[in-house]
Amino acid sequence: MDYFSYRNGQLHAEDVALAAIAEAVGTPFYVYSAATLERHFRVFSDAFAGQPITLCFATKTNGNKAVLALLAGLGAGADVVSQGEMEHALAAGVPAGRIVFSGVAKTKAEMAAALEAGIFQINVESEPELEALSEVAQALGKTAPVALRINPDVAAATHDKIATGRKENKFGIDWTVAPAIFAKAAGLPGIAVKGVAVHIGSQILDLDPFRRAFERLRELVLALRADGIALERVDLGGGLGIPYHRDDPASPPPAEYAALARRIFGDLGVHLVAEPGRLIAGNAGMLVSRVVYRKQGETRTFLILDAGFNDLIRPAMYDAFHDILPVTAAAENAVLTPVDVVGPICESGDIFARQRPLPPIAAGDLVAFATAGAYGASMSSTYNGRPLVPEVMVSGDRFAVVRRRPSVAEMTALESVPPWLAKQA
Ligand SMILES: Cc1ncc(COP(=O)(O)O)c(C=O)c1O
Ligand SMILES: N[C@@H](CCCC[NH3+])C(=O)O
Repeated sequence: MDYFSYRNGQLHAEDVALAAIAEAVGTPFYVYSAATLERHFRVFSDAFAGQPITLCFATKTNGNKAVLALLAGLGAGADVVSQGEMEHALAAGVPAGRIVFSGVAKTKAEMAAALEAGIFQINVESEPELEALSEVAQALGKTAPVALRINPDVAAATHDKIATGRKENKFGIDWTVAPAIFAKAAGLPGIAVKGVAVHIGSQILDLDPFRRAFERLRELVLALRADGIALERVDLGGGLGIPYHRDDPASPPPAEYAALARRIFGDLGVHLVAEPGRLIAGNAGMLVSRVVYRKQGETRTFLILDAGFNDLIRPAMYDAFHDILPVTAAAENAVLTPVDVVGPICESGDIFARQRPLPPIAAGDLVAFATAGAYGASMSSTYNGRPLVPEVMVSGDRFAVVRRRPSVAEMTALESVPPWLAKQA
């Protein structure tokens, strides 16, 4: 469920017309619905009611401070993958005690920062990382609360670039060698082995791969307990998918996902951690853009937008589908014509949709990309000298700019030319 709908022929986020936001902040911009974020988070947390659990929103999905603050206010923690994300989450008000640090390449500096901040858990993904963390913790006189991320060798039906649980992927410790690494971890100074973690990939619409991965984790927990290593936490990772296209299957209901986790881990008496991202934020955001030109090519019609793949890279990177909606509703009897929807970037890959049947849309009109709240703004760049676009939060009939558009002067001021480089012409 989301809170984007047409009213009086105008697309709204909650009670605010997108056209009014465009008027105020210019285009392109991202817009988020606070009510949608809240509802999605509550549905997920309600599904686990009664179960000791830390719900860590994956901040790579949408790291906007207002988004993180809203979720933190509902009790969310954060799954972070860099010192930058960690400091940003702390600045947004996420308590350190609800932060999990994931990622394959944590540097010693990042480990030290995580230990100084006193976060809930560091998810270690390899033996060398474990050794490095032990060294850093000892040097600081601290003990690192650790989960080992296991690679369960489970293939999930998703895009190849975002499947992370197969043995050929760089993530996690192979489940076959995990007992030995746990035994080593248990004996390392500065390391407190708290649990086991997994994350098999993203945009997964079927619960079965989760079941297979969780069952592997359960076997591991039991085997380790038999060896005297008592794990008290299981981190389920993220990965629940959402429908982008009307023909996509619905998201697996969080209640069924929670029931699966309870069925597999319920009798172990463990504290669970979950790291949902897309499920919370995906349908809570749209990217709004203006048509700059409608161009008639020899074989195609192009709708050329003021948003490009630097603003929303998912179509170019994963051939992802995003619904494209006219902000002013089309007439009921409007004829749909196939058009190529493209951006301004100087690459042919800057294309959002090929031969998409759309109602009449002219230069100057606004369009909205649906389901852009996850991996939209967070993956954007300034390629082609394009400043990152504003982000706007709507709640009821209010809206606020929660990330302003930097000026080109600010971008230019970040760079400098050393005097010894500049030549006299
Ligand atoms: C370790 C980890 N946790 C959580 C997530 C969030 O995944 P999703 O947005 O699919 O829920 C990701 C991204 O896939 C991840 O790499
Ligand atoms: N960026 C990907 C998801 C990656 C998940 C990262 N662990 C997407 O847009 O679908």
